[in-house]
This record gives sequence, structure tokens and C-alpha cells, in this order.
Amino acid sequence: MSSRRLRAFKRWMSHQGIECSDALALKDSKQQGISVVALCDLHPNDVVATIPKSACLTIKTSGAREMIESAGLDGHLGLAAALMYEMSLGELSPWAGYLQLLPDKEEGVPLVWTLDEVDSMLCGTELHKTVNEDKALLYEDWKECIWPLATSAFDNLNMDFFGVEKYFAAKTLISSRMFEIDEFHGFGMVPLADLFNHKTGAEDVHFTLSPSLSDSESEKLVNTDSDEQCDSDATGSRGQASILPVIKNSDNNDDLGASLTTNLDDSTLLEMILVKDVRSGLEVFNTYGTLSNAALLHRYGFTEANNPYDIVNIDLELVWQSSLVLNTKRYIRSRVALWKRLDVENVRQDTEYFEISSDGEPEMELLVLLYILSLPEEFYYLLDHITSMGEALSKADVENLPKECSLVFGTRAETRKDLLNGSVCDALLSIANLRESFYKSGSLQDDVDRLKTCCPVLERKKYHSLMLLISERNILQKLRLYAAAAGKAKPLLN
Ligand SMILES: C[S@@+](CC[C@H](N)C(=O)[O-])C[C@H]1O[C@@H](n2cnc3c(N)ncnc32)[C@H](O)[C@@H]1O
Repeated sequence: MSSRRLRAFKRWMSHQGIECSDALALKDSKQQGISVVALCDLHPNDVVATIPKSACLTIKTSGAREMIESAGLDGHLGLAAALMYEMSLGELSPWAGYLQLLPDKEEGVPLVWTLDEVDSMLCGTELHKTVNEDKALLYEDWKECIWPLATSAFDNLNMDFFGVEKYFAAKTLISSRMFEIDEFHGFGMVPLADLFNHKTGAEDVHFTLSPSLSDSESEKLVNTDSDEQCDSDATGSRGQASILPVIKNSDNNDDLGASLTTNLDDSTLLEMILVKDVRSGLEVFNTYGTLSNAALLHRYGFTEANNPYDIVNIDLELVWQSSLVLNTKRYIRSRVALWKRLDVENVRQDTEYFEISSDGEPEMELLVLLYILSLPEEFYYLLDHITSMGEALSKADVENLPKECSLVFGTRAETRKDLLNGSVCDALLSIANLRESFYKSGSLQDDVDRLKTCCPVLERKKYHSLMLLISERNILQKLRLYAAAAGKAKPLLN
């Protein structure tokens, strides 16, 4: 028996031409929200839903389009304004039947946690600083863009829907439900497609353009993770980029707000298509990308156990701090400068952090930097001398260098092993220990015990913040083991 809000949503879908196969059931649970379940066995290539683009809530389709575009707002900010505008219209919004299904906010997303919750539950994790920065930056966005737009451009609006709390709430809905639709529509809320829950690397459906309209049948749209809010974060986004084929829509839609069926080309359909067998009775999952637990919590408000895409980021600043125990600031500065100069592909100029993978393996760049920090003076001066001439080194030049120097140019698999001298292994250990000292929650075992008594549904914030804490600490533990094993396996070079 479907809930009242689901029945209203289904009626709304049929008015908008959204088709949901009878083979799917939408399940509504008060505590766990909505999920999609197979009512019979499903097979690859079964199309289980079609959604006209005109039914998606985007800047272009919203009644606030003109105001938003004249104010120069686009991207996530513009979409937030569109969503808040439509919400403020209540029953008068063409999306009322969809909006009544959405929660007020995505509670699990730390952006809407209190400052105390952020400080106590995320202390020491990837997200602590990021969320505090988000809050400050988004407050500025609201003050400079959203509030002025609401007070000047929109007439007769219920201003209660445009306060800063409503903006933060809208941002959590956008970060957890938005898709990148196409070049014309940009980002948007896609009714029905946003009801599928996520499973990492094991999804059952893909969200695509209708093959009859797209250039390639494999074009796949995913909940985008090119989040402006997340661009600068270090939360381990490795999600797939959306493919953006250009669909010919008329660009001069004059009266888009009046109804969902004006001017837009309704024939441009989005599809949900099965990519594997799903047995009757099982939940049908989508994927939001291959994301670390920090990225999942940041954008969607949950984490996953045994997430193979989990990572811990080590800030360049932390490498400095741990190196300061042995070296002067001047020494570190000159070695970091050399490391940046040696950068053939020019990626190091902007490097602010290094990834440690879920199995504890440090990124090659970190090993190269630690190796340069450990280089004896004679080799440092040699490298400093040859790189300060500003000319690119040929392969032959590199091969003629002493091995201690040529290593830093290497990309061969064995270079990783060679870089792991005693000092580098020690440095990895101190980095792991320093990073670990940021947690204020006692031992890893204490956190594991606390998780055992925590309910993922009733204590959602506590549960997922503990999951993040534990998964980060496990990775740091694996980094220690990695460094210890490498240190033992290898006689020390210096
Ligand atoms: C796109 S919506 C999916 C539909 C959602 N369950 C609903 O009630 O509308 C994304 C949200 O669903 C929840 N969610 C999705 N996948 C999840 C998972 N694997 N574990 C826990 N929560 C999940 C999170 O709250 C997330 O922010």
C-alpha cells in the first residue's frame, strides 16, 4: 500500500508524462525514506522509467528563470534559487506534486548539522574543516546573491522560504539529488530518477538519454559530483563525469514558468535502464559515483562499510608539520620548491594534499616529496643545480644522473619500492601518527565499540560520523603497516 505522498507523486508523474514501469514499486519508510524495489525479475536493457526533460526542475524550466538569469546566477546557486522559488509557491508550483515528496532538508548532510555537532562528531576527519568552510562560503553566497534576488526581483513572495536556513536546506537537497542533464538545462532535479538509493560499484540501473535521441546508447548521466561546493574540497571525489551530448532545444522559450509543457521539446526523454539482473523483491540501486566515505557523507549524508574507493587525504601542510621535527623551515621550503620544480607534468603547483588509498598505499607524489626531503645534500644540490637552469631534461640526461637523483623522475613500478628508503618510511609513520592525533575520540577500538551500540537509522549523524572516523583510522593503520613492511623489506639507503 503506497503512502499518501507517493500516491500524490504518482498522479503528478502521470500528468507530466513520466512513466514508471509496473515492474517497480516505490517504497516509503518513515525512518528510511523512499527506495525502489523490483516487483518481478528484471533483466539488462529493460527500460524501467522514462522522464521528459521538461519535467525536470532546472533554471530553464523554473518560473524564476528570467529573474535568475538576469541576476547572473547559474550552476548550483541558480538551481538553489529555482528550487527555493518553486517551494515558496506551494501548491501553485508546477512541481508541487514532486516537491511534497522531498524532505525539508537532507538531514544527514553535515552542512545542516549544528556547529557543535560538526565540531564534536567530525573532529579530526576529512570533513571537519571542509564543512566549516562550506558553511561560511555558502552564507556569503546567500547574503550576496539569494537574499538580494528574493528581496528585489521576486514580487509577492513568501520570504520565509528565502532565509539562510532554507538556502542551506535547499543546498542539501541539491547536493544529494541533482543531476547534470545537458548543456541547455545544466544541473537539475530529476523526479523519479532521484528516488533510487546508491550502492558503490554495484548499481542495477543507469540513467541515460533515450538512445533514439542520443549519439551513443551508452551515454550515462550520473548524479554529478562536479559540485562547485565540492570542487575545492579534499573529500576524495573520483566520480564519473556526466556525458553532455547537446540536445537541440529551442533556446528562446519565452514563457517557461507557466506550465511544464510549454515550449520545451517534450520528446527529449531521459531513461532509467537496467544494467544487470535484479531478482523480484530486491531493491534496485543506482550509483552516485565512486566516492570516498568523506565525499558520500559530505554530499549525501551517509557512508558505506568496506568502501573500496575510500581514501584519506594528507595535507601538504601536515607533511610540513611532521617534517619540522627533524628539519628547519628553510630546509623544508627549499626541498618543497625543488619538488615543485621537478614537476614535468606541472601538477604539483596546485597540490594541496596527497591521497592514501583504502589499502593504505600512499600516492606516488607523496613518496617523491618525502624522498626529496630525505635526500643527502650532495644529491639535493645536484638536482637543484640542474633544475634551476630551467631547461627540460631529456631521457638520456636523466639516465646519466646518479640513481639517487634519477629516481625522482621515475614512473616505473619499481620506482615506488626504490623511493621507500628508511627515512621515507619513518616519515610516513610520523605523518600517520600526526594525522591520527587530530582525532579527539579515544582509541580506534573505542570508536568501534561506540559504533556497535549506535543505530544507523535513529542516530544517523552519530552512526555515519563514526563510520567515517573508523574508516579513516583503519586507512591510517594500514599506512603504518605499509611503511613498517616497506622499512623492513628494504635495507636503509641513508
Ligand atoms: C537521491 S536520494 C535517494 C532517495 C531517498 N532515499 C529518498 O527518500 O528520497 C539520496 C538520499 O538517499 C539516501 N541514501 C541513498 N543511498 C543510500 C545508502 N546506500 N545508504 C543510506 N542512505 C542512502 C541518503 O539520504 C541520500 O542523501
